[in-house]
Amino acid sequence: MYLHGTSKINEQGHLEIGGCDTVALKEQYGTPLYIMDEQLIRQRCREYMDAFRATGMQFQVAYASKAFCTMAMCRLVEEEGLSLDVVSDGELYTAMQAGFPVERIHFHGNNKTPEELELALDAGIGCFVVDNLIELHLLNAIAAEKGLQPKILLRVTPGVEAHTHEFISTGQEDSKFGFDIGNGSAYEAVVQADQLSSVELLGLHSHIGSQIFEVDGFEVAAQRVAEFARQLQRDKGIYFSVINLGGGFGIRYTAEDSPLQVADYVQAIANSIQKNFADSDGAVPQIWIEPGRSIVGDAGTTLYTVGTSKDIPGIRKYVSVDGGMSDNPRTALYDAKYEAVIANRAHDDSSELVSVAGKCCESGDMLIWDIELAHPVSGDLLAVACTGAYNYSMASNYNRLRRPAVVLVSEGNSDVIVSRESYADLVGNDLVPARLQASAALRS
Ligand SMILES: Cc1ncc(COP(=O)(O)O)c(C=O)c1O
Ligand SMILES: N[C@@H](CCCC[NH3+])C(=O)O
Repeated sequence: MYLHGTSKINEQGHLEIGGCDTVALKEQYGTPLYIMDEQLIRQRCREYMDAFRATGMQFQVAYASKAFCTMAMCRLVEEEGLSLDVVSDGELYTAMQAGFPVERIHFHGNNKTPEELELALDAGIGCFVVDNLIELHLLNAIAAEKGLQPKILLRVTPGVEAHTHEFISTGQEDSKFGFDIGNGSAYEAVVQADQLSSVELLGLHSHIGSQIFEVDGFEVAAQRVAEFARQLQRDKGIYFSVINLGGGFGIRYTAEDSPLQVADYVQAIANSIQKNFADSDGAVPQIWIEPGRSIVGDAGTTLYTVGTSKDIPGIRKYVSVDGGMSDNPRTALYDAKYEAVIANRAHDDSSELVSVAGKCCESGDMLIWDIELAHPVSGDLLAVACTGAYNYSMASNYNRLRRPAVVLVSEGNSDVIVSRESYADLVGNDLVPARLQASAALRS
């Protein structure tokens, strides 16, 4: 397995992350366990910030909190000077509870409710990324009632298909997100937004997809957005001060993935904005981006305990662990690929081909199809790498499994940043109507 960040194999042959032996982490916190490498998260944040500073342009890097949203993560991102992108009242609430400066938060989403708009307005949100006309007019009306004028970007779909899984690509015309440039709806939205008195139109937003390895998709998106901006400048005298090119920068899950360095993505984006806006009358707009996966993805490792196995001769050997699609649904959803290693013992190169299954009552509950592992046996620890993004944040209680704890590790210290759910948590919101309580009492 590729060793990300501070991960290493120590003298006892155990996997160590952030100076913490994973065998000790299991003893202290149990499994399944999400382990987050603080140093690597900070490093990624700094790579983005430093790369943008080097361009000399005005910018904001907003961490897309959907990838991994907890109060401690919001604190880390705040300390590193990034902004934050949220898509729901829950993410906004988490950030506010963590004391994240609300003026550095951008609110996304294709169906923000009136209550969410109010919550964000009352809190003094930095910017709304408006997705559709219903939202635009609703926001304008609520803001007018409150005597406010929130800053907005309009989300446009530039008609770019990024080379990624179709369920995670969003910049093409047939998408539930945003105003399409090609069919004129983006033009109409800008004209309408410009006439509304209770919103302040800053610019445009485009997000073409996720887990993208090339820069050409971003370059084409920048070019189309710039052409569109020029058209509005020419026709209506409307000038945009912000262009947000979204997130989507890919990471290395397995050897098949070949992401660019953060600095290369940033440089390409900055160049294409500079190049495409060079001939506009106004100043070159600020660039905003929203990376999620590339900030936390490779900083996360999930630790499982191996339980049973089932060998079907000539077909496949299933090795089951104590988690599964409930803590990581990405394999089932996107056919995602992962690398893993036996973390609790030294081993040589001798291995066998197995498939790692979860414990949910679902045939599709697989974490890794076909991986060479060092003869896993019951009680072994299995570490799956690169689970920092869209794992904890997409976890569920399917089969009433309790969501795992999350620990943040750094320089030999480990801190729980999300407690393991308890049985009490599982039934905490359950209510039994009085008539059922009576019959239960009768039976007992
Ligand atoms: C609008 C928007 N911004 C940012 C992101 C973050 O993407 P990623 O985690 O791939 O960087 C997403 C998710 O794809 C998104 O939909
Ligand atoms: N959840 C997806 C990415 C979606 C990004 C949000 N638009 C994943 O795990 O890859």
